[in-house]
Amino acid sequence: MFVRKFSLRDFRSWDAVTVDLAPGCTVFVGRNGHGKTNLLEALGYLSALSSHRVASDAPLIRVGAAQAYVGALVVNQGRELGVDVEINDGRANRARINQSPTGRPREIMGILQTVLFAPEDLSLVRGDPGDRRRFLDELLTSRIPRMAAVRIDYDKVLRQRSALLKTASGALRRGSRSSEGASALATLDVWDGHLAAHGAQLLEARLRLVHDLAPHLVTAYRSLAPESRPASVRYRSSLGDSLPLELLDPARKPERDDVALLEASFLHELSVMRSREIERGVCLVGPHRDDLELYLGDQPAKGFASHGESWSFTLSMRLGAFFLLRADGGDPVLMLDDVFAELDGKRRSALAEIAAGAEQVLITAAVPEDVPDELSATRFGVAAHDTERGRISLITRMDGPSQWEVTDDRRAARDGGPRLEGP
Ligand SMILES: Nc1ncnc2c1ncn2[C@@H]1O[C@H](COP(=O)(O)OP(=O)(O)OP(=O)(O)O)[C@@H](O)[C@H]1O
Repeated sequence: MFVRKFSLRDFRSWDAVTVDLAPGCTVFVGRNGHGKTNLLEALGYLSALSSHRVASDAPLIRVGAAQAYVGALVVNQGRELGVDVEINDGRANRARINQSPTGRPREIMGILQTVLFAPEDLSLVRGDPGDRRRFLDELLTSRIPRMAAVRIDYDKVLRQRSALLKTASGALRRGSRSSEGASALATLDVWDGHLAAHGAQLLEARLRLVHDLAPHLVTAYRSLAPESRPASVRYRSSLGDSLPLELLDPARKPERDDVALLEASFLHELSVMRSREIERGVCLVGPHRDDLELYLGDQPAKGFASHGESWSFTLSMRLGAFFLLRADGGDPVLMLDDVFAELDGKRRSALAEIAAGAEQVLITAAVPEDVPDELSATRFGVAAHDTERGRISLITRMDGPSQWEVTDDRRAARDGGPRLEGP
């Protein structure tokens, strides 16, 4: 898969631009803060409908603009599809495939598959469980787009059940036998059932994912850091003793009736934890409390891994995702944001070798020397300029082949924005 062309309008520091790309390696070079990451973030958004840097859409819209636009022409096994999304502040986003509006934006997920590695990823090793859950769920959705709906349904039920627990807990604390508290308790059973049903589906999908991902991750770590202790991962579930331990073994092949077993375990753990949940007023059981544990040898990577080992581990998680999507028959665009400057010579070469095997790799670097020579690349310069429209990023072709055109689309922007002509 590769992006043949992409267009941005009013996305972060970008006013309006269209860039033609080719398969192989493309490097965006520019000084810190000039807009390189914004380009990769835009493509990542088109792929996952979320940013790797912010939880809400508002910061993605250029200051002073009402909406942002990201579009791309994606070539997958010779077939070209146009996909674009309009990001609106305070209103629903709108997406199109080949210029036809989709019912829901998430219908475009899966058309462009990307794997992005960015400096923020260090939080995968050092950060909270939420960062690792997000990693798993994003990969899950990239692999199986319908999992986005399962996740949304689970979150809805979780919010509803959490509100009930809070009400019941408040009533208990006040010592009142209010009708509100009593009705919250009475409906809890129903919501336990919904939570277990949706949660078991999500949990089964995550366990299957970890089983499939683990070998790729382990291999990627070994090739990046052959002298280090071996990397391994293990899913940690909040279902406690209610869950048969062997289900968490990444080496165990998931089975078809696991969902039913997980749902039964889920319901059992909810009954075990019921009084503690009511006491605390929070939902303590479910995939929203789980974690992906990372190990180097026998030690947890968090707290024990050196800076270099942490970088290698996070990179291996992303590369593992890349290899997994490829093994599934996909061919994601690999995006490496400012990564080479952090790696020693050996790890740079190992990564360059892996990157050279991808159909398309997009790399950002502050200086061209950061990118290994073996990635003979088309290069674009990115620089921000102060204009009457504010500080705007511009792109220029450097030493790449002359057929790849860059267009500054300011005129098109005035006429309604850059548009991909579609196939
Ligand atoms: N919504 C927005 N509107 C306008 N400008 C924005 C917006 N969001 C971010 N920017 C600007 O984008 C710039 C940062 O761009 P980006 O993160 O792509 O930099 P970079 O070239 O990757 O830098 P580094 O090499 O330091 O990672 C900053 O100058 C920031 O002010």
